Amino acid sequence: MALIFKPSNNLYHSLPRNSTSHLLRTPSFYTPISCFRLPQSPNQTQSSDDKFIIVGGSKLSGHVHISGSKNSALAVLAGTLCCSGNSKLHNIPNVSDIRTMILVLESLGVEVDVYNGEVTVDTHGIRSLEPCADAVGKIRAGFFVGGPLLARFGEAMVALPGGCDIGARPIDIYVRGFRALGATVEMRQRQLYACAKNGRLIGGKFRLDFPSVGATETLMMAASMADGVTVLSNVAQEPEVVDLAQFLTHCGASVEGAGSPTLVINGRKKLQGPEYSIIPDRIEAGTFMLAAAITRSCFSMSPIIPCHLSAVMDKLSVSGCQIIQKTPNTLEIAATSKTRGSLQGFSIRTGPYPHFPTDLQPQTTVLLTICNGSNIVEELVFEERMGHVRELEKLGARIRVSGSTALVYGKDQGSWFLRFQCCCKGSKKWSCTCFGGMAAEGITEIEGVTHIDRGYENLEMKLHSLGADTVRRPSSLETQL
Ligand SMILES: CC(=O)N[C@H]1[C@@H](OP(=O)(O)OP(=O)(O)OC[C@H]2O[C@@H](n3ccc(=O)[nH]c3=O)[C@H](O)[C@@H]2O)O[C@H](CO)[C@@H](O)[C@@H]1O
Ligand SMILES: C=C(OP(=O)(O)O)C(=O)O
Repeated sequence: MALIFKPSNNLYHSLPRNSTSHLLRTPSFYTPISCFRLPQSPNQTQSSDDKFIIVGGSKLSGHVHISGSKNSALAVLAGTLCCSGNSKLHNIPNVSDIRTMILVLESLGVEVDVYNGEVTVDTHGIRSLEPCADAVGKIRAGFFVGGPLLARFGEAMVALPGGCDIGARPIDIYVRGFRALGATVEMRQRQLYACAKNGRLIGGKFRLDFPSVGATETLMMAASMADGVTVLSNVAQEPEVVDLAQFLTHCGASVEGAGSPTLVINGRKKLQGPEYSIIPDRIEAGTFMLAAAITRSCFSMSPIIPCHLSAVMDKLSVSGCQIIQKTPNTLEIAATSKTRGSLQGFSIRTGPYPHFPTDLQPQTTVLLTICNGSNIVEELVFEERMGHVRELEKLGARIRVSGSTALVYGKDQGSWFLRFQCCCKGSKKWSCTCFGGMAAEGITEIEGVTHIDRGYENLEMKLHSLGADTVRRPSSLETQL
């Protein structure tokens, strides 16, 4: 029987947090263990100069397949470093962040075999504890490998991570966590060097001052191979954290409390590589739900885990979209103007799970420009995640930003997408300008689609299969024109 979602009373509680963070600064000498040459990207057809050309106004219909979770897959790939023997991973999305993570692993001497969404990782040949700094510097998750390397080999030397440019994104919580497990940590030539006394981390108690996803995952992996019991409190409760805990449990680790604010981890000397399947990507699914609403369309999607999307489904229901659960892992979203009239606006405030996900904030901002009313978007996770607003303004949206808060004027307040030849340089990976283009009249060109390729698998092909008039214009073609 199909289930229809009704909005729930999801009140937001303010989060305790110490915002001031710092990096360690202890310069000293260090001879790199190794930094292997990066292999070529497996996907040679995508280039950073490619453009998306979007003809606005199409209605979407049909069904879209949701890929495996990028953020889970990144953490689990780091987790394979804990394991002896092969880890066989299913449902790994083919996105450029994953390809970069594979380069991080390969730079350590790990063998990675990729075939059709399946990735086999063999760590027996690890010959370096220093992942290639170039690769780590491209993604946030590159830094996660520090936890497993330190726990399994007693030492790690990891460059400062990259990732989306949405705030300072320090690593202070990771550093304090490593120290709580008995490691000495210092900065050497802009790399973090961590070393465990006598080669072994020791279980301890540590409270994160903010429930950082990456720090929770990194410390969980480290504690899984420490001597004794570790209690981590105020941890992140995101589904990706739970997925990593399940992966580690499949490896033989003892992790209790995943999905709650406290983790109790009983360290093991040895973990064995398992066969494991990554959860569906809730951010990709949420993005498509918002795309349905933005384009006033109706289509279904699977596989998804509906409870991972409660925060966004609540808001879409308030707005007037109808969300129907067709099967346990299939949802249909209907937002057609015929059945629903105008969509009602709503306000959002991002926060750690189960609050509204920051990774869906820009796409939601687009939706609010075509809803009724003026509505508030508060970004409470990253201090600089309003960069998309400038791009949306180029498309005709009316949005007033003050610090981490945006006042978004809806359609009845003069916000509307009207431009014909809009060129959105440097659009962020979260694709929101793409959806702005779909709601716009006329043609939108989006440059810098490399950011979209980082986190979305074949976004333009998926949109095209739903009926969107969207094409990728390769940079090679651009130069011929
Ligand atoms: C690869 C991956 O999984 N990326 C996700 C992960 O990023 P990531 O793990 O980097 O995000 P965090 O949860 O760590 O960041 C949340 C906040 O904590 C701060 N912070 C974090 C660590 C630290 O040591 N000190 C500190 O102050 C950050 O600057 C930020 O303001 O969670 C974010 C929040 O859901 C998502 O947007 C990212 O898509
Ligand atoms: C912020 C993101 O990724 P990362 O943490 O890898 O920069 C994201 O995927 O939206």
